[in-house]
Amino acid sequence: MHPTCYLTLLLWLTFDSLVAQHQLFTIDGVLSAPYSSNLTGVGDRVVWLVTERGVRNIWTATFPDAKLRQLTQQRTDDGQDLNDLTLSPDGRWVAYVRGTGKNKEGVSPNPTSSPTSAEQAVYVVSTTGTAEPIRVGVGSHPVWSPEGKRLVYGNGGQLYLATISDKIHPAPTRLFTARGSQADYSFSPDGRRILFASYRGYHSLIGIYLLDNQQINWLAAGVDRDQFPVWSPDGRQVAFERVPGSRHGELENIQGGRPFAIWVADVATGQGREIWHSPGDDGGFAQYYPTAPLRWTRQNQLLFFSEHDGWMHVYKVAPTRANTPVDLMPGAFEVEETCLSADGRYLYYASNEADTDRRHLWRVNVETAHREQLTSGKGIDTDPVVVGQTLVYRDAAWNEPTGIAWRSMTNPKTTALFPAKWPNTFPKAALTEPQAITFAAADGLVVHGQLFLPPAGLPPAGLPPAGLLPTTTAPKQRPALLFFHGGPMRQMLLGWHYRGIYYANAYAMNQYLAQQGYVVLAVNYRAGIGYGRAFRRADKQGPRGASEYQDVLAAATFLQNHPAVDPKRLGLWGGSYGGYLTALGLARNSDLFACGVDLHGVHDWSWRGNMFSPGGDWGIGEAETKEALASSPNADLSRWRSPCLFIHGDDDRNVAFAETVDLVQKLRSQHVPTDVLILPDEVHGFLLHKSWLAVYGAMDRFLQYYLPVPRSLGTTPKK
Ligand SMILES: CSCC[C@H](NC=O)C(=O)N[C@@H](CO)C(=O)O
Repeated sequence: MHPTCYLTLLLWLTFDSLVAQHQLFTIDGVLSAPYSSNLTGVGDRVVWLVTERGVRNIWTATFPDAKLRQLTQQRTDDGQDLNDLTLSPDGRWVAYVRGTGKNKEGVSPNPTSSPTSAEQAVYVVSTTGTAEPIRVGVGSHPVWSPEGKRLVYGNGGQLYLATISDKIHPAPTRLFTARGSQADYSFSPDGRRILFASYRGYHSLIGIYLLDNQQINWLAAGVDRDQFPVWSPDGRQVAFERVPGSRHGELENIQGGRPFAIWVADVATGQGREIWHSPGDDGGFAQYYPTAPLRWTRQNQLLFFSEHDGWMHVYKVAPTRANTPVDLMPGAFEVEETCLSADGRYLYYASNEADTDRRHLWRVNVETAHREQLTSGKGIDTDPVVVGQTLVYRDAAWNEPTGIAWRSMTNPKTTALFPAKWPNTFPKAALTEPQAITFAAADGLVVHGQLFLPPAGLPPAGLPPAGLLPTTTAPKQRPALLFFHGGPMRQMLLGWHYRGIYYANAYAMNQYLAQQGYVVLAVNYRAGIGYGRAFRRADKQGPRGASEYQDVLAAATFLQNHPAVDPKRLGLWGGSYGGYLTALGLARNSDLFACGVDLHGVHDWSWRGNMFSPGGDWGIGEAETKEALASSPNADLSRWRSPCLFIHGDDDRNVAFAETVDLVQKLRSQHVPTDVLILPDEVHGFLLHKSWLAVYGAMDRFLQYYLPVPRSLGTTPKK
């Protein structure tokens, strides 16, 4: 062999060993970093939840000293979620919920299949960090009294009251028994009354329970759904949101809209008056998506979320009389989580203004509507909390999962608070920065995506690095994967996702797949958020015509035209709504898509509309059944040829496990190659870290088998 060839071969083998080092980039490693969520604050203190390899613990910090402390000492991946963190007004206690609510059969998730079952219960833990958590009682959504010594929480639709000290004595008591299911509750400023919404089927009422004489007074009772009540600062009035009550046969459509109004009622008389109503059916999402859809500020202004100008914004309106709301942040962008300063003068918020596929923090002066940007750059900054003169927030980047950062309001310098360092197992240096891309669907709609390219230098699959051997053209040789988020009211971003472990892990897996040599495209298809109301409420979406499928096809064309991609080796993957689009692609276009991985997807909208729940959460009625089936993967099974890995927890409360059982049986009967990974007693968003490792491990092996990117020349892992 010519000496040059020997040299080339030597260089290639050296390079291949370097590539092999990338195998140190493991699924376990990319999922090993701590993930911070549930950030909240009071006074000079914040608390948040840290989930690290499934181990969930509560941390706290005080400012301005930024002193950190771990408050709980959980040490195992026990599959029991922690949620609803809330600090007592004096900062001495954190109340939180361990476990997840019961399903229709009255059972809480038990992903470890523990023979002693599982519960959802309220706990408190001292912020001194010196004591064990104290179990308060079965329930959720704890709310503190103004003096910080009492907690109200919900259990089975009724409200309970606990007195909190170093021990729970006397035992919690049911506050009262009322018809319906009580929710949206809060103490009055004087701590002597409980405001709540009573949900009663077609309608809901706003009530006030007087602790002194155990009496319930109802406010402005009508035939509508009154919800999200808030106290005026003096406790003499209540504001709430009113949407029309149900009509016979009316079905919930979480992607639809409904008109809504802002009302104010007088506590003493119970009389109410409308302050404003939306010009159209702009309500629904603006109430259930934000954490605080309605607020009454100390400056005596009502703040509420609405999409009526085409984007999710916060508006202010005076509570005194009918008047026109003022948009606090006019412009073509969306507002997400918010925090109001203690004096009510500033609203802090996360937005994608001027950076569509990221999130940064802003604040707006409620009086003047003057706004200023507080964070910028390549971060994914969300969930602002203001403690004194310090802004604390959740912060991620393209190569860092969500942690906690802070800045002083008098100094723009940002400081990372948690974690102090990333685990050595976390392959930060080997991550690839996703690129923002857009493409047009067949109907002209512009769709955003994030493109993950294998790290520079990683040789194209199975071939020596370009440049070492004379090649006339860079042959298209990489397999590519399209990822679809769930929801669908979601948006994947140019960095680690902030919306729970579910999406943080999805982003991590796309990093892993790129590292393995796949070109990966995360597709922000229509019906998602971030791009305005019209995009989110795109016509004929899902069960009404699957208009999103145009975006699937356009994304495939984008990849097929990419110089690094082998157009005949495209794969699909996604969860839930993303699983639906994965299955739809394989059913309709096995000619385009070589294989797919469907995590707990919906496969028959007509079945979901009839059997999962009335309308299937998408308002699928009798008249929509035919269209719903036609919009489903199950309508095109005769065309399905490509292999698919199906993954589902059999205690899924969001997408019935039956969807996967049915589809796999049907595909098997027509000899389509199917693999399944079933997680007994797991739910929709897998609660155990070990479940995620199993899911992604199975996915990795499946993709390597059907869309091989040889880890080294000539080897293809066995399935
Ligand atoms: C396709 S209908 C149900 C989809 C499901 N929505 C609610 O549970 C879903 O996509 N869930 C998660 C993702 O798992 C979400 O992001 O809401």
